Amino acid sequence: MKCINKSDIKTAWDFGSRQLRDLFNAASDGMIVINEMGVIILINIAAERILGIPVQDAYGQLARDVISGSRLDYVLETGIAELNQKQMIGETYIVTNRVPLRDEKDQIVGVAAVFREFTEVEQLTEELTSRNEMQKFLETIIDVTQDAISVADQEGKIIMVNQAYTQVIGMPKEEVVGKLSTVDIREGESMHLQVVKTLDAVRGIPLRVGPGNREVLASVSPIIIKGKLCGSVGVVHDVSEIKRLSKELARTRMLVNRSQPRYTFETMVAIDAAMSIAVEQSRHAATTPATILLSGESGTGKEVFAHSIHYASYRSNKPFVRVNCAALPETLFESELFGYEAGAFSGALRSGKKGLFEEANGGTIFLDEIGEIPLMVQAKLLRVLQEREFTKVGGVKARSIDVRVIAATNQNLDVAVKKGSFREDLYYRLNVFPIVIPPLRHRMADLPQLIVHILEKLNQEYGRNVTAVSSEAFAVFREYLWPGNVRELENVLGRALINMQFSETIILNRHLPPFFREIKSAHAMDTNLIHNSLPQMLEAVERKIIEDSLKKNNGNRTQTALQLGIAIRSLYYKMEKLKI
Ligand SMILES: Nc1ncnc2c1ncn2[C@@H]1O[C@H](COP(=O)(O)OP(=O)(O)OP(=O)(O)O)[C@@H](O)[C@H]1O
Repeated sequence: MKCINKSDIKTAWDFGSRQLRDLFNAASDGMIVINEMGVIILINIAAERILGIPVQDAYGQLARDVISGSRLDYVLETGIAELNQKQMIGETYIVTNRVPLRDEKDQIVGVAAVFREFTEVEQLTEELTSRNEMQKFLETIIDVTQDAISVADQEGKIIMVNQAYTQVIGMPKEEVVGKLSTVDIREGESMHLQVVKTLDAVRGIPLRVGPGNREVLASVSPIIIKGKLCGSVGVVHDVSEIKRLSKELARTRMLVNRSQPRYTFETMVAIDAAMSIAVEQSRHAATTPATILLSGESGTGKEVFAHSIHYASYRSNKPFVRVNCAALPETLFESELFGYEAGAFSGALRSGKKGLFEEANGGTIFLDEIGEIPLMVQAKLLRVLQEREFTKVGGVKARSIDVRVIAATNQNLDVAVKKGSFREDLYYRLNVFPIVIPPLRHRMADLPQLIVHILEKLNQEYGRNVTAVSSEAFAVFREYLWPGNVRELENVLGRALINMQFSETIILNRHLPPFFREIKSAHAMDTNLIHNSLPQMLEAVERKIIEDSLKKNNGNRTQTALQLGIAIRSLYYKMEKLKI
């Protein structure tokens, strides 16, 4: 340290009054002034406190010797003020202004620094601002990802969801953020709540969410920072989308690997006498080349029959092509079924396109929901059935084809013929070998075996080990009229699985979906109804269930649809149909 004789140095106090000194010392900001040689000539008490340098020791010392990292000399040299600078002095973080002092001739005669500690509050404010920026940054990233993400705090309250998430659940952000994570769950348990309790991540848990009762698989992990639980982050996958894709994949596989049967008579459940008749007829029909018309309510297993017939026929090594006539847009019907020639219409492929009949050549084509086929296409189909030939769209050349047609319908085609929406000649051509598949309520002897069969399938799908239905729950199954047949049975069992803990293996009453549990009381209705036709009885039951639920929910339709486990659109449709 360079020693300067203190008596040679004039401190600022030598130029000012005692009052001026008191004033400086009363200031809460630290103040230091150096002269043109870099020697400290003023240092107040606040500076002593902030920098931890005793005032008396500092006077007469070179600033750079006393204050490590001081930039006062630099300002002295450059004459450029430094304002609002953050700086570490020893262990202290300060914000400082350094300004050169000039005399009347504009010569630099010293530098003054005024500084204060950069307090925790200020640091926090600064951190918070950058944290907010970081949060915005992360939110933007999360928002553009396709995965549906939700983040909850350590109490299981939702603090962030992205756009994909709101789309899957069908609820706006505002209805979810800030609420407990059970807010969007319709069936199943909140995995956020479970994970913040157990701290164990979970994967692929089936749940139903949002007003549309969407089926999703949820995976949630705890967020642990420095050993402390901060919350949890979850991703949900829309199962309906996964199901659609796997169906699509299965269809593609079927087309590629045509000898792989999905359903056969051997795996089909058919214990009930009503069902055995249909199976016997089908086994027989399989051995003939005849066109087959399967009729039965929706979900009775028409596709199961069509597959089984195909795989029991001599065509089993050839393609099986399913066409859902209700799903094909009217404008594309003809070209999808029969294909088109090159340049048949604008937007057509240059090479032309094979139709589904050609795809099925040598095998079987399954025309599901045949009642939906447009009249214009019906004439062309009739020609295939009669002449075994067809013409592509935009073509003139007749092509011969060898395809067995299995058609299916859940409508009464007699009525459609009378109404004029279905050609009579086509109806007779299709109706060569009619097979009626009984609805589930008429083959209750199949129920136990069907439950076992479906549970095996669901256990595999969901990685569960549910083995049976309790006798109490089974009684509800038996009483129910099953308007949706085997597909509905699958749906009810699937939803029961969602409501079960992993350790539970038996389906109890409380696991059943709410609409289903209440069915018992709905059935205890007017016994006079039994004298009506089946559709009338079904309508009456449906009306009663909807009316009761509406009453219970004070006419709130969204709530009613939720309780009944149907989409709101479907509720409106039913109310209109049933004139409620
Ligand atoms: N006898 C059965 N044995 C085992 N599973 C069956 C049986 N019948 C139907 N199923 C199951 O029920 C569901 C519905 O069957 P399917 O799709 O064949 O019905 P569908 O009558 O063709 O329905 P839709 O008229 O709505 O097209 C399928 O998942 C199928 O696996």
